[in-house]
Amino acid sequence: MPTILGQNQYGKAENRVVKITRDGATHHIKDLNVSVALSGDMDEVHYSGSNANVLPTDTTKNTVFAFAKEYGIESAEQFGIHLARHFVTSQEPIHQARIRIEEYSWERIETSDANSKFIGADEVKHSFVRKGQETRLTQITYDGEKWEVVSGLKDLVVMNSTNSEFWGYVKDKYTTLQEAYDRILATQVSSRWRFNWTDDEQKMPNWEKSYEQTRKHMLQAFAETYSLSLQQTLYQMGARIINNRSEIDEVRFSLPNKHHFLVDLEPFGLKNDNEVYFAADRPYGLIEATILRDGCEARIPVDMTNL
Ligand SMILES: O=c1[nH]c(=O)c2[nH]c(=O)[nH]c2[nH]1
Repeated sequence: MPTILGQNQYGKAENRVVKITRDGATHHIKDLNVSVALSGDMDEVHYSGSNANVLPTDTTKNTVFAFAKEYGIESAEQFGIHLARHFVTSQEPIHQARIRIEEYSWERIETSDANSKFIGADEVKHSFVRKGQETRLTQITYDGEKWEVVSGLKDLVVMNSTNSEFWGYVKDKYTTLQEAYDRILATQVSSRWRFNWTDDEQKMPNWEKSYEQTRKHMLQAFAETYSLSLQQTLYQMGARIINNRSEIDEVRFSLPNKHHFLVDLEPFGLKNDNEVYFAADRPYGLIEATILRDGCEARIPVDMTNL
């Protein structure tokens, strides 16, 4: 045969599952976008069209919804682990499952004082507003023996309105950038972190707490670093996570530098005293790096946008 089949995988992508847990009148929402990718003994379906080893993608979709009911959704990671284990252990031809999940968070809507007296509560227990902030992400990979859990977030937009400088850089004949001693530093954080948990038998991290704490350390490092470059801030954000979260060995960031340029107001006879900026959307500097626990291997792909 002049051709052979290379890497392949299949499954149902972007299953949008919303699970409401009703604790009396108080409701809880988990809102996920779950993508299933399976691989294993799939040569024949490609070569001859025999579907004997193929669990339909439609079944993988149904499994996502059935598991939401049967096991609930404690965390995206826990849910993904359940699914990955199910596909690999219940189907002989399937050797690896990769589950990717995006999670959208919802916040309770606070009620007005007058109404809370009326309903006897501080907040409505079943009304939510979707958080305009980040999307939480996770990817679970299971080959029947070892687990790899990489979680993260995207679209977390942050800004420091001072405590950022950029100067002392290389200047060649094309350099026009003015040195900045007090600039805005803003970025839209995309980050992935790899857990060192690999084995079913060991104790699993508390996924919900781990996410909250990792996000907190990341944001605190952004706020508390007096920045001489976005690269330095990035490193501090990653180092803070590695130093405080023993369950994480590797963190990767992709940080667009959302440039804010001072507007020249001289033509209008006005002085711009670091007050009025043009927020450019493109082009943007793109600063990317991995921060590792000393002695650990880098496994998060350099181009992590699809992860
Ligand atoms: O924080 C920065 N890092 C750079 O590498 C860079 N390059 C640039 O033009 N502005 C900035 N800012």
